[in-house]
Amino acid sequence: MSTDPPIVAVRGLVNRFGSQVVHDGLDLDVREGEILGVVGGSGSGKSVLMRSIIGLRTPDEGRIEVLGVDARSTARADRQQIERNTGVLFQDGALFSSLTVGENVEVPLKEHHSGLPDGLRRELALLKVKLAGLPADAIDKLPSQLSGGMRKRAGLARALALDPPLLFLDEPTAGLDPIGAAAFDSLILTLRQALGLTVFIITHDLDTLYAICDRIAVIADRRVVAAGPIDEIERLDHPWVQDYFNGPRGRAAREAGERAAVEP
Ligand SMILES: Nc1ncnc2c1ncn2[C@@H]1O[C@H](COP(=O)(O)OP(=O)(O)OP(=O)(O)O)[C@@H](O)[C@H]1O
Repeated sequence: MSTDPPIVAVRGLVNRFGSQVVHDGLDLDVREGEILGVVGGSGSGKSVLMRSIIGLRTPDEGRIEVLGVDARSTARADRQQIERNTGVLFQDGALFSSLTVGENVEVPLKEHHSGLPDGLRRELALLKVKLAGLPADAIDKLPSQLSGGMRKRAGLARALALDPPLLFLDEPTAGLDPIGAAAFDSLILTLRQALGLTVFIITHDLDTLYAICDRIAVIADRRVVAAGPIDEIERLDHPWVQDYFNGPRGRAAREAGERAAVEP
């Protein structure tokens, strides 16, 4: 087992909205180099957890460290350190609709590397567009001119703009057809391999969990009730886990995963 310190460590996280308690003493580690799938019922607090880790929400209690930096710190140097080292793909892509794909990818480059000459910045943007599996001519298109799958890839290109070691993906395959979703999953695997990324994925997609995740963290009852490899998680004696993994969709995804594992 790895003894390296986790790349993200969450301890005793508490998040409340008025009288609603979303997290109550939640602990989670994200290990360097892994693809961690985060699952849980609708409204269980997956997105609030991600927002707390990347500093978009200040939790009510608890400690979060991202690459050794206190995620609750408001010091400019700490914020920059976290922003430069994390890429985020939001559920809806969160692209600026009036900017082309290339201009979208250039936004973080302008913000964090303001001294880059225009030509070089555009070249870097093109590199990220291609890395995300888009054709080169997508760089001059507006988000509205792209398909849903291409918009996800454009969001991914922007998330990769600063070469972050840590990538957060919120429901990356939601809304994609099964072929598009499988292609996106294999892109994530390839990028992890090629760039040595650590990936935190919120997903409802059982195929993604079986195909690419090293470990799964289950959020239920306001905490992470279990985190481990999928074969451990699917045996967990918890009602939500049993419904999710051992219902008809879970069985189908498991069988597909087993078939993929034996096929050359
Ligand atoms: N800004 C907010 N103000 C009030 N309540 C909020 C806010 N953000 C989230 N919540 C509540 O916190 C709970 C957890 O929300 P969250 O978006 O993290 O769920 P989720 O697990 O990501 O759900 P889903 O799978 O449906 O996307 C929900 O009940 C939601 O209504």
